Amino acid sequence: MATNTANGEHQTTTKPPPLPSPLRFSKFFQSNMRILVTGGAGFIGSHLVDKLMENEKNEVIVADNYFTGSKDNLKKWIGHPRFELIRHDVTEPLLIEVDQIYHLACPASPIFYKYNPVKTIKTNVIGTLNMLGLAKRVGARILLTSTSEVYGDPLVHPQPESYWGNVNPIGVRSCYDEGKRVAETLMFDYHRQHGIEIRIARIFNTYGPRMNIDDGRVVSNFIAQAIRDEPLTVQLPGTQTRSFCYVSDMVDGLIRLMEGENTGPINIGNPGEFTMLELAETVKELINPEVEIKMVDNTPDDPRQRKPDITKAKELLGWEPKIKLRDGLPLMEEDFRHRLGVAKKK
Ligand SMILES: NC(=O)c1ccc[n+]([C@@H]2O[C@H](COP(=O)([O-])OP(=O)(O)OC[C@H]3O[C@@H](n4cnc5c(N)ncnc54)[C@H](O)[C@@H]3O)[C@@H](O)[C@H]2O)c1
Ligand SMILES: O=c1ccn([C@@H]2O[C@H](COP(=O)(O)OP(=O)(O)O[C@H]3OC[C@@H](O)[C@H](O)[C@H]3O)[C@@H](O)[C@H]2O)c(=O)[nH]1
Repeated sequence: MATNTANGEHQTTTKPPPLPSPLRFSKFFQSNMRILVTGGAGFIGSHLVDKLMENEKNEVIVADNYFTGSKDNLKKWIGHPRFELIRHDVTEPLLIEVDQIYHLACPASPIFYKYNPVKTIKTNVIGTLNMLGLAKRVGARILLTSTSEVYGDPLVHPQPESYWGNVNPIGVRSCYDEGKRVAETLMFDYHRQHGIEIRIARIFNTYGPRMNIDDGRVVSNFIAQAIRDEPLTVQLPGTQTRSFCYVSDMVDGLIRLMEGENTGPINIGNPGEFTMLELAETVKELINPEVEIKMVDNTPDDPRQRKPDITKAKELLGWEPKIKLRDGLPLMEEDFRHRLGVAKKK
């Protein structure tokens, strides 16, 4: 039975998890682990699929509506006997037999989640309800990719999982911030009420190859701008901080959480904290020393600081990030140059 230490108290449920299909108990049935990845055509999801497919005991099913993801991210698996790709919007129920659910379906870039806020909160609330209903029906373990945004504009720094956050309930980011908070609430309510095996990851800013080049997030923006010889657009005040985790470290953390015995929530991120000006200077130094840095306006409710306390990830998952920002950025530059067809200047 999974245990959790949410907010410092033990909230282990007394309810047993629902039984999976009787076929799973057949001593002759050599089954694969059937894993659903919602949002698997996206940035983190497609890297997660790559890692899961390395294990020949895994069958992976991706459900994605391609709002921000792309089949291109999964092209090497399409047609593989252990892989299936379904065009599906998680705001509609999904009836399939699976053993694990990695629930990543949600636009992550603020530009995209603010584009249709009602759809974003539907995806987070109704989408998570549908996935929890599926988990209950088939007896699957379910992992939610929550976010550091549940801490809002944090007044506690760095952020431990016991911090309840400082979130605007009616702002332009609330569709995402509050949507993810409700998703976490639903996860714990299904855990306590129905014994569902849940895992909650609070993901901090993640970067790497396959990010949408023009999705508006800071690392993808700065790298694309540096490659295109465009000014790096630092949004005011420029002293706000973020902590950046390379995607392969993130995927390793998610799998350890799913395979472990702790419900979370557990922060998964790199505690290396930088201001946006420091990030711009690093991109300039590593990718294009000639590029300008330009200060531009910011958007409402932008958090002023963010840094994960990863004590729980270290102690409960035996996980910590390995790739430093200065080592990860060139890997992302290589991917962007390839996709943009812009070679590095000699
Ligand atoms: N990348 C980060 O820095 C970061 C940080 C914190 C949390 N997260 C979370 O991790 C998950 C993946 O993020 P990402 O960076 O890969 O983003 P992404 O936008 O690349 O991937 C999200 C995927 O979900 C799909 N999707 C969106 N709405 C859907 C819906 N209603 N039905 C089905 N599919 C839908 C998109 O098409 C896309 O493939 C998200 O839940 C996000 O909130 C990401
Ligand atoms: O071009 C840019 C873009 C962004 N920024 C700044 O960079 C910082 C990070 O902004 P991003 O849009 O990359 O990402 P955010 O930190 O707002 O959200 C990110 O982390 C939390 C996750 O849940 C979200 O999915 C992810 O997008 C902000 O302070 C923003 O103002 C710039 O300075 N220039």
